[in-house]
Amino acid sequence: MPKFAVILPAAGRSSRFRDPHYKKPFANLGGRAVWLHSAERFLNRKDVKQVIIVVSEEDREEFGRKFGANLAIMGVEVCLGGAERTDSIQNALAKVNDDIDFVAIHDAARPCTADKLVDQVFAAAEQHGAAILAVPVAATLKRAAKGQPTLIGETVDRAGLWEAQTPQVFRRELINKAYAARTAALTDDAQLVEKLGVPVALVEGSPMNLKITTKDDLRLAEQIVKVLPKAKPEGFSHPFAGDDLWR
Ligand SMILES: Nc1ccn([C@@H]2O[C@H](COP(=O)(O)OP(=O)(O)OP(=O)(O)O)[C@@H](O)[C@H]2O)c(=O)n1
Ligand SMILES: C[C@](O)(CO)[C@H](O)COP(=O)(O)O
Repeated sequence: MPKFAVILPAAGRSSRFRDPHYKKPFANLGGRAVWLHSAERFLNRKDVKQVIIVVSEEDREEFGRKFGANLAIMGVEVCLGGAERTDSIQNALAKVNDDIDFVAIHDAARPCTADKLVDQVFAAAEQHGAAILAVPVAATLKRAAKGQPTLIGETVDRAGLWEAQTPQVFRRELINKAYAARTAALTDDAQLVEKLGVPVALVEGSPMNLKITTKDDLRLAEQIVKVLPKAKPEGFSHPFAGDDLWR
């Protein structure tokens, strides 16, 4: 069975979440922190041999204080993030064990990923070497006019357009090669592999696999987790430390 490592980037500034007290990976979602839901989608899997969560320097102490015991029980490693998402991923890649075959990178802010989607994107990565979850664009897309952000400049043809999600899954050597060639901060990891000229498979995800960016997304996620089958790891439960996690 191929061995997978999972990297959970949770070191962003959550600026669009607009909460003065805590960042979105640590928000209360149905009684547990968002990042815990995201981690639990992988902790029960027999093919996942390593899980690394990436937190910012400013969050590290509080995170360790609140979750240190549980991280130890779950065997989740903690890595320090960087200024950009790609910096955070690069730091975590350096901690991936040598016997790992594939690396799955999954936003800690995506807590509602169904197990079957993880199965499908993992299988696609095994087949193609690189695969991501994504959803076909269903809406009509408009690009704002230059210098006039609230006026339509053009309608963008949505044919063939997909909205990328995570997990984004790559053969370990491939993602390491892509990051070694990195020259800029990019918003997802597949772009780096695309730049190598390596095809990346698109696996249809779900709008329910949403990324929590704003408070409205958290409200939607609260409804989704009610219907999402639990993937709780054995012998682990972490009562949410109230909504004062980061107060
Ligand atoms: N330097 C960064 C930036 C982002 N992330 C993580 O990457 C995921 C997706 O990023 P995004 O949704 O943009 O999170 P933020 O950067 O925190 O959001 P914002 O742009 O609103 O500040 C999140 O889990 C975030 O914590 C990270 O680990 N390190
Ligand atoms: C990786 C990602 O979730 C795919 O859509 C997205 O690019 C993350 O972007 P963000 O600006 O860091 O949220």
